[in-house]
Amino acid sequence: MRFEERAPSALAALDLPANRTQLTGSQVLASVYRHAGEDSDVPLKWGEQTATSTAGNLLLIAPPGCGKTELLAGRAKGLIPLLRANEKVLALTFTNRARANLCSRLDSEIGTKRRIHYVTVRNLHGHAASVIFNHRRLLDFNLDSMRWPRRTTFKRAIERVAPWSDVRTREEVDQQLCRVKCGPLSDFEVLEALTKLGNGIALAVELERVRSDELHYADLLRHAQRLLLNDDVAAWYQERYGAVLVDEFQDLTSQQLEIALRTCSKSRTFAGDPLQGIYGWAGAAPAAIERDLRDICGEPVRSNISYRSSPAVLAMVNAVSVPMGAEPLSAHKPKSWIQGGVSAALAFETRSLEGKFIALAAESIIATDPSASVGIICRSGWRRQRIDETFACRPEIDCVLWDLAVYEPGIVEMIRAAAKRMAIGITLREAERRVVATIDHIDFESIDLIREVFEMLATFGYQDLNSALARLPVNRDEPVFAGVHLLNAHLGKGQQFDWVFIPGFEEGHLPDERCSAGPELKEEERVLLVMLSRARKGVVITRAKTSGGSRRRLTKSRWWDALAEAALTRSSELPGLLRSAQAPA
Ligand SMILES: Nc1ncnc2c1ncn2[C@@H]1O[C@H](COP(=O)(O)OP(=O)(O)OP(=O)(O)O)[C@@H](O)[C@H]1O
Repeated sequence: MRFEERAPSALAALDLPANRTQLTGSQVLASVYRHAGEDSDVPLKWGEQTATSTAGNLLLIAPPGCGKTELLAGRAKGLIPLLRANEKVLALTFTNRARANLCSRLDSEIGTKRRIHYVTVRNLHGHAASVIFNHRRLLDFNLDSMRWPRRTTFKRAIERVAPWSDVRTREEVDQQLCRVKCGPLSDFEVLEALTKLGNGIALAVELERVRSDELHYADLLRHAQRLLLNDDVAAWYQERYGAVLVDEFQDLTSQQLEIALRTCSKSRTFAGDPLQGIYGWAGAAPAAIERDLRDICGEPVRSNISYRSSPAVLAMVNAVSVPMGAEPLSAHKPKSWIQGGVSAALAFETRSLEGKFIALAAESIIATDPSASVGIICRSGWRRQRIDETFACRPEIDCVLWDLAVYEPGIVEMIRAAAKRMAIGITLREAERRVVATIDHIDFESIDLIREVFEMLATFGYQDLNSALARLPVNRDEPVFAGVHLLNAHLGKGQQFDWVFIPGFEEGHLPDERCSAGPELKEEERVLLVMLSRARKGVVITRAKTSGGSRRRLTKSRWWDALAEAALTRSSELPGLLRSAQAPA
C-alpha cells in the first residue's frame, strides 16, 4: 500500500505555509548553488594540506559534514610512515559510537590490520582508564579494590544518599561534581572543595563513592590528569605515541585537552567546530580551547563545503548557523542530489498524529530503499516517549534504540563470539560471568554494556543463553546502518543518516525549559544545529500544537518560523519525495 493511502489522517494534519516556503526556499537554494559553483571539485586545499602535511601540529575547523573526521583518517594514513619504530598514532574521540565511526573511516583508508597495528582509537574515558591502569602503582589508592564506573553508577549513588531528590537536583549535583573534578585534585581535595561549596548532596554522593570503592567517570579523567602531570609518566606515553588526533575538539574540557597534550608532544591534530559545542554543561569551553589550540597549532585550516548534505538540508542548516555567525555551507556537487534533497516543516494537531506520521514516513523510506538509514532525533528523552511508543506498536519496523546497550556497536557480537565456546543450556548468570571474563578488563565500558544486556535479558524472563541469543538483534561494528534509529541529540553528534526527522519543535522542549536564556540558550541553538546537520538527503522537522488528553496548547519553538521559511519542500510534495528515497546519483 502506498504511503499516502496509509496515512490520510496524518497528511491531512500537515500545516505548512506552502507558497511562502517555496519562494524563500528557491532563494536559499540559489544561494547554495552560487556558493558551491556547479559541481565544482572543491576543496583541494583543505584535503591536500591536511592529509599530506607533515606539519607537527594542525588545527582543522569546519562546519558539519565538511569531512573533518574523514580528514583525520587521511591524516593518520599520512602520519604512519613518519612514525618511529614502536610508535603508534593515538586517535581520541568522545563516545563509543564516535570511536566506531572513526575506526570504520580508518579501516576504509588504511585497512583494519594496519589500523590495529598503527593506530590506537580510544574515547577519552577509555584512554584515561588505560593511563590509570598502567600507572596504578603511583595512585594514592588501591585500584584492585575499586570498581570501574558504570553508566548507572552516579544514579545509584544519588539514589542511596538522596532518594527523594528530583531530576533537576540530580543534574545539578552531577554537574557540580564534574566541575569540581575538572582539575587534578586528590580525593581529599575534592572533599575539601565540595565542603566549601556547601552542596550537601554532592558531598554525600562523593563520600558514598569513596566509602563504596567506586570510580565515577569524572574520577577517571581527574586521576589520569594527575598521573600525566608527572613528567616520567608523560614521557612514557610520549615515547609510545608519535601523533595524537582529536575529533570534536569543541567538546573538550581544559582537563581533557591537557590529557591529550601530555600524552603526545610530537604531532597533534585537532578537528572540530566551535558552533557544534554541546557539552558546555559538562565543563567544555569551546572558545578557550580554540584559543589554546591556535597557540599550539597556528592558524586553522578551514572549509565550508559540505560533503554530507543535500542543498535542501543545507538551506535549513544555514538558517540556524548563519545567524550564529557562520559562513553559509554549500553542497559539494549540488546537482547530484535528486531534486536538491528534501527539507520540510510539518505541524500536527497532536503528538500522537506526529508520531504516526513519522513512523509511516520512516516505513515508507525503508520500504522503497532498504539500504537507507533514518534517524529520529529528539532533543530530550521525555519528548521521545510517544514516538518510541508508536514504533513499539509497529513491530514490523525494525528500530535501533541508541540508549539500549544491546544496540551499541559490537556488543552483541562480543557476546555471540564468547557464547560459541559455551555449552548449550548454560544459565544466563554463568554465561555473563564467562563473557565478561573474555573482555580486556580495561575495556570497562564494554563490560558495563554487556552486563546491561544480561540484566535486560533477565528482566525479559530468559533462563538460558541460547534462547536469549536467538532474540538479540544482529549487531554491527559500525554506528549507523540501514534502518530506523531512535536517539537523543547528544548521542547523534558526529553521526549521519540519509534521512532525519526531528520532532518536538515546541518551547520547553526546544529550547529545553531550563535553557531559555543566556549561555544555556546559545548551547540549545548549537544542539539544534547538530541535529539538523546529521541529515544527508532530507530533514523533516515537526511539532505538535497540543499536548496530552487535556489538549493543552503548545507554543511553537522560537526557531520554528525561520526553519519553516528555509524549508524547500511543500507538504504535498513530501510523500512522493519520501518514496523516491535513493542515494544521490
Ligand atoms: N573529500 C571527500 N570526498 C567525498 N566525500 C567526503 C569527503 N570528505 C568527507 N566526505 C563524506 O562526507 C560525509 C561527512 O564527513 P565527516 O563525517 O568527516 O564530516 P565532519 O566534518 O566530521 O562532520 P561533523 O562535524 O558533523 O562531525 C561523510 O559521508 C564522508 O564520507
